[in-house]
Amino acid sequence: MTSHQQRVQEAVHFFDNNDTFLGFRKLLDCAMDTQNMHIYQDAIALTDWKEKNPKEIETFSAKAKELLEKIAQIHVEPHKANDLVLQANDLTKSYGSQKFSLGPISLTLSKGQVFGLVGENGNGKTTLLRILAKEIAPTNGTLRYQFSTKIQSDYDLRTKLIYIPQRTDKWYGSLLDNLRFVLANYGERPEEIETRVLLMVARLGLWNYKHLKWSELSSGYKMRFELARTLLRKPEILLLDEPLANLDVLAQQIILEDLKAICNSVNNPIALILSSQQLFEVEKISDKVIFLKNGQYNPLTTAENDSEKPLIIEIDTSASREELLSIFENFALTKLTFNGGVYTAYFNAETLFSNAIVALGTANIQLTYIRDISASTRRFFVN
Ligand SMILES: Nc1ncnc2c1ncn2[C@@H]1O[C@H](COP(=O)(O)OP(=O)(O)OP(=O)(O)O)[C@@H](O)[C@H]1O
Repeated sequence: MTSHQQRVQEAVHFFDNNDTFLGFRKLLDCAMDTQNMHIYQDAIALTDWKEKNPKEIETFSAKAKELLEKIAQIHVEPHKANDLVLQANDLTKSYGSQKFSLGPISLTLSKGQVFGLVGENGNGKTTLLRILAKEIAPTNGTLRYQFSTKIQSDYDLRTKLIYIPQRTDKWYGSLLDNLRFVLANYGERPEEIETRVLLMVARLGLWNYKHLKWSELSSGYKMRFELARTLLRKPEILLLDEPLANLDVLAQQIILEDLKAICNSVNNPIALILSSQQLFEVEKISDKVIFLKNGQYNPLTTAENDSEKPLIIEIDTSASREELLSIFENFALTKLTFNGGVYTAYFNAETLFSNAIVALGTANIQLTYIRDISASTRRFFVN
């Protein structure tokens, strides 16, 4: 089975389990990968039908699965794996007389990879993104890009390497007209412009907003519009500064999942770095988390497996410190801290999370939340 067929299978599976919302977004990803205008038109027609018949879930599911069968028949040539696009060596940056200094930072980024850039306010996230985007020059260090086609002008570079800042400019006219304009300017075949734009609108959840103007969109939808506008130009590196700002938790999760899926396209993968203060959400979808503190870099792979690492658990409970100490009496508990909201318990590396859960469950205390943060970037924030 090819990787394209596997992605199609996943989408079918979501429909089989009645997760139609997610399944449909996966269907649109697979449709997009085909680059086949008949499939695009079918997916657009299905989006329109779904919006007009929101209650007919069974019929919608059947129609979606029928289209997925068609999509699976189309050959999608996979992009070559580990395609390195960016290599940064010993980047540093200082601003005149300011105390702040960034780096040295070295990193390599390949297509399809997602890096999360986390840190509290003023720790250098925007500075790093702007250096990587070639918006500002580093004080020291080197940057190398390797795009699929030769870069002959600044315009070429701005198509392949796209930076979306926290605050974006106002635009005029409708969302749809603005997207049509992007592709018209970009030299896309006129007969394909409408189809490509409408599929992107569908994929980014903008279908019911396509006739709205800038002032009529919420900030979350303005960000989605910026993404649509950017993705139509098929970037190879995408740098997003705080795309989650102003979004509620559910909307954050959805946009992150969407970004991950879009960047993992079978034939057109994108390298993505996004900055955020939402650690849990970002590390869930990141291949690597870059943690910046006072401009200093701490690389962490989320799959990191260090047997020496202590077990660290966050616990939200109405139980007292004494009760918790007594529950963990026979555990190798090295530290128990309270930040006024949640407790953080530190155990030696041999302690199993499952044993801690059993002890808390057996004690029958009120618990609203428990999380193993041993491998999470969050552990750097709780100290
Ligand atoms: N153009 C500039 N001139 C002088 N100092 C700057 C400039 N841009 C940023 N700084 C300083 O560099 C430091 C890092 O800022 P930066 O915006 O990169 O951090 P950040 O992690 O993105 O923060 P935030 O989340 O608040 O945007 C801050 O102390 C900031 O005041």
